[in-house]
Amino acid sequence: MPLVSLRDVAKRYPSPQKGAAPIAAIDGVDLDIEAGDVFGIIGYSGAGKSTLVRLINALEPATSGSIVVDGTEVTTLSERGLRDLRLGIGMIFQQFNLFNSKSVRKNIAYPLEVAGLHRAEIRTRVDELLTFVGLSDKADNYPDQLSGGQKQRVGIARALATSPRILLADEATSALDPETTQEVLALLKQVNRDLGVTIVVITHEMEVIQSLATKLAVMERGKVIEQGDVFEVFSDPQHAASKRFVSTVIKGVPSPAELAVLKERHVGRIVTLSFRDGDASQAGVFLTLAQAGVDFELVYGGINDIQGRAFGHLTLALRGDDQTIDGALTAIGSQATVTEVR
Ligand SMILES: Nc1ncnc2c1ncn2[C@@H]1O[C@H](COP(=O)(O)OP(=O)(O)OP(=O)(O)O)[C@@H](O)[C@H]1O
Repeated sequence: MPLVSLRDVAKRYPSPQKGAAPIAAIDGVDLDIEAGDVFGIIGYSGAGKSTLVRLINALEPATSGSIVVDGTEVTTLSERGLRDLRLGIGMIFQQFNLFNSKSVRKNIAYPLEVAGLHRAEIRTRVDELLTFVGLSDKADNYPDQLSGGQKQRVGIARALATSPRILLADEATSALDPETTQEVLALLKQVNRDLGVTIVVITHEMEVIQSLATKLAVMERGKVIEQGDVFEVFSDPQHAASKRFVSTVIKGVPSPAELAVLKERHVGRIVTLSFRDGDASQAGVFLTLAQAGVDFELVYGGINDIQGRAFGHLTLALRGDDQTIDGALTAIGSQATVTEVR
């Protein structure tokens, strides 16, 4: 059974304009997040990502549909049940949301104090968490004395204090520079791998999905328009918006403008071949072309690695008679996806 399961979930807000139709922030979403996943949710601003997170941790009620978290139907929970549910879900935020008047130790201790643990237990647990996030030497510092990356480490320690099964990260690295982002992502990977915590990452940055997530859902206007394994979606995105996101991180796919330039600059038919690991070898493709007597030139390309699996896109200019080229492309078509620029 998935750890988080949404079925036909909708969330509508009243429109600010009197008499206008309500805003469908979430519109018929089905989503399954398995225990142990690092599940990325990507979409442009206003797509509904933050609303989805607020529904999963029941900070707001859904308008309709079913939301099951860790075996419990969230939409019918009492206040007491909601409090218990939220104890099992940690959250980290873009702006860290730390208490500036409390020390690092006190910030991390806060959820444990709320949960009513004894002082000695709290001390032991906080020490453990400080070691885990690598901030033991900063225990008595205040948030203002920390870098952005250190603040987010405190945020992560605080979110993990009550040993939640799920960690929701809402744009958790968006306020950090690229190097610090990588450090925080590495820590989140450790949280997933070493502590077995399921992580839901909300982001508008494809780099975050690429380096952290194992699954992803792409959102647009309140709907999930595509979801699946990160490798599958990155190597063969189906929807226009997914293609745009993927193109921000994936090497080797020429943009329409670049294709126009290639077509002008090179004689012959311009064809992009897309491979995934196991599908085909480049050598096999080149051999097929050579054996058919098609003259070819590599004009654009790149190989990508997603979690140890490779896929690539090669754009070739092909010269020869059309029938011979068509025959060679049909043969290659069984090993790679062939897209021709007309
Ligand atoms: N409390 C609210 N009242 C009215 N409309 C809301 C409310 N919260 C969100 N919305 C609307 O719902 C839609 C989705 O918003 P949401 O914040 O979930 O998107 P998002 O993908 O998280 O965007 P961002 O990355 O900018 O935060 C938007 O049109 C937004 O204006």
